[in-house]
Parts: sequence; C-alpha cells; structure tokens
Amino acid sequence: MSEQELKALRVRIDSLDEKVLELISERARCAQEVARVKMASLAEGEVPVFYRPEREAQVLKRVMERNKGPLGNEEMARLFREIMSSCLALEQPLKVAYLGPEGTFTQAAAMKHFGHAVISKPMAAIDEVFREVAAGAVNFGVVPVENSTEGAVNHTLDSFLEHDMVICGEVELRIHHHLLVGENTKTDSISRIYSHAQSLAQCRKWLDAHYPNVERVAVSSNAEAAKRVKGEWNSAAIAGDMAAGLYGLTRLAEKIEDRPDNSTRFLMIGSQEVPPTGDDKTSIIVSMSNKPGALHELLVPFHDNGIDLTRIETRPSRSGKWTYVFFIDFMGHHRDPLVKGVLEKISQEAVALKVLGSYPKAVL
Ligand SMILES: O=C(O)C(=O)C[C@]1(C(=O)O)C=C[C@@H](O)C=C1
Repeated sequence: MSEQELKALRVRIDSLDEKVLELISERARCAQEVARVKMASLAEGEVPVFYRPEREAQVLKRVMERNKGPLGNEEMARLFREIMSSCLALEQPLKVAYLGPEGTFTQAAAMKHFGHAVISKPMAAIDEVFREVAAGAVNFGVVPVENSTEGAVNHTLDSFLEHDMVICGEVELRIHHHLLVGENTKTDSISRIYSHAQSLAQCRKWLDAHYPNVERVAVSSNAEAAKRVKGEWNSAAIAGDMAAGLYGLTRLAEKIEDRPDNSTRFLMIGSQEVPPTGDDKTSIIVSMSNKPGALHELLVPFHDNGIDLTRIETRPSRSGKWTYVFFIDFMGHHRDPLVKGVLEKISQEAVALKVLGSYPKAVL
C-alpha cells in the first residue's frame, strides 16, 4: 500500500470518527433526557429507576440482529454495552459489589454485564457481596453460581437461603486458566501452585500430567494466588488474563483447563424486579416435604406445560437434618400466565416456594 493510499484512508477514518463522536454525544444527551422524563413522571415517594436491564437486553439484541459485519455480533454488542454503560452513568452511576479482589473472573463478569462506567467494589467473600447489597451500600452484586466443569458454587446457593435478594441478570464467561509465574520465579524449582479450589479442580488432569508432585494450595481467589506468587521464587499461580495483567505475571503455560468449553455463570443480585422481555429466565427455591415422589411432583407441572428447565440443584436445607431445598432455573418470566399457573400448582404441594427473580437471558 502506498503512503498516499494510507493517508487517504486515515482522512476517511478521521471524518467517520467525527460522525461517530457526534452520534454518541447525541445519544448521551438523549439518555439525559430519559433521566429527566423518569424523574418528572415519579409518583409521590417513588424512587426513580434509572437502570433498566430489560431495555438494555433489547438494545443489545437489536444491535446484534442488525449488524452486517465485518465486526462480529458479540464484538459490536460489547461496544454498545460500553456506550450504554456510559450513558447510564450520566443518569446515575451504578455501584456494583463483586467477589474480589481485583482481577477475579467475577470482576470480568461484572464488567461484561454492566460495562466499565460503574463504581465497582471488591468484597472478600460471597456472603459479603450479599450483605453489601442487603445493606443498600451498592445497587447490585455479582456472584458466581455454577461452573460447567465443577458444578454449583454452594456458597452462593446457601447465601440465597439467608438473604432476600432479587436476581436481575445473568452472564456467562468462558474461563481460561494459565500457569503464571513472576519475574523472580525459578521455573524448574516450582514446589507450590496456588489457586482457588474450583480452579485447581478445573485443571486437575493437567496438573496431574505436568506437576504431579507439586503441592496444590487452595486460596480465597485466583487473584489472591497471583498476588502471592509475585513475592515468591518457588511458586506459581493458576489464574486468568485479568489477574496476570494486574500483577504483571507471565504465562508459563496457557489455557490449561481440562475442558476447552470451561465456562462459569454469574448472577446479578439486587432489589429491583425486572419486567418481561419475551426471552427470560426465572430462578426459584422450593422445599418439598420429605416423602416419596416429592421431586416428581415438583417437576410434573413444568413438563405438562412445556416449560424448559435449565438447571436443578439440591442443597441441604438449614431448617432440618436430611431435608433439602431445590434451586430451579427455567425459561419464562414469573408474570407469564403459563409460568404463573405452574408456580401456583407447585406452591400447593411445596412446603415453601420463593421466586428469586425473573431476568433477561444473557445476551452476551
Ligand atoms: O431507556 C432507558 O430507560 C435509558 O435509561 C437509556 C439507556 C440507554 O442508554 O439506552 C440507559 C440505561 C438503561 O439501563 C437503559 C437504557
């Protein structure tokens, strides 16, 4: 390509950028107007709701449907996610607590869902995220709920039994783990590998094959593992890209997870009910009496009404020995007449039924 051609193309890019800039600013002014309308239409004592997950899901879906390339749908939606995040920050900057420290996959999930224009707050434990939301110190919390290789995150499920929370969104992240070392690490003398217990489990076969005799030390998070390695010469950490970048570690081995499709699902928790979008999921907790056929009775209404179950998990209930609660996710919104009917039927048989929330199915 000649210098001349390159120059001409850059002139075109400059002129397009000016138009994009103008359009983004116009959109942001529109969002400010939306905020004004929301404030003006409040009934007495009503609190304004600026963040509208159902509308955000609609905007992102529309972008993906209309995108003609060459940028991929996900790439384009990510750009719009950030534009919306900044527009919302003009209306009201959201405060979001997540399972920290900085550099965790949960932080990456929070950014994927809310964009980067939020005030984010790392918490030391899952239960602390729940407490922070319950106390009203933040608008939303982000917690991991299940991993495709290792299954349920029990701390999260148990926290739902203790706190009254509304689930208002979900996000899925592809999880890639790397073996990370610091600049002082003697790579042939590694005697200890730190990571979160779930991540150690997700890389079990790789570790058995490559470091069978090295001590595996479970710590509170992958980011904590990365932090420790920075100051030690004989240890390594298993963590993701964000932690590697944050603590300046290098990858001794990349993508060491045993399953290439290793993914984690995260939930957004808050106190705001989300209206239906037409493509929603609902999460409920149900406890049934301890009698034969109880689980069957619970599942029949879903089957009879053609409602798609996406997950069912069992946890010991806190109220009695050998009694259990079921966490169930299914397609549909609790305001859909069909779902309403199913929930009524179940509540006739159940000891207790709690709707944790209906929320748009993850778009990104
Ligand atoms: O449509 C709204 O209610 C808005 O506030 C605008 C907007 C947007 O930028 O598109 C911003 C924040 C909301 O969470 C949803 C959408």
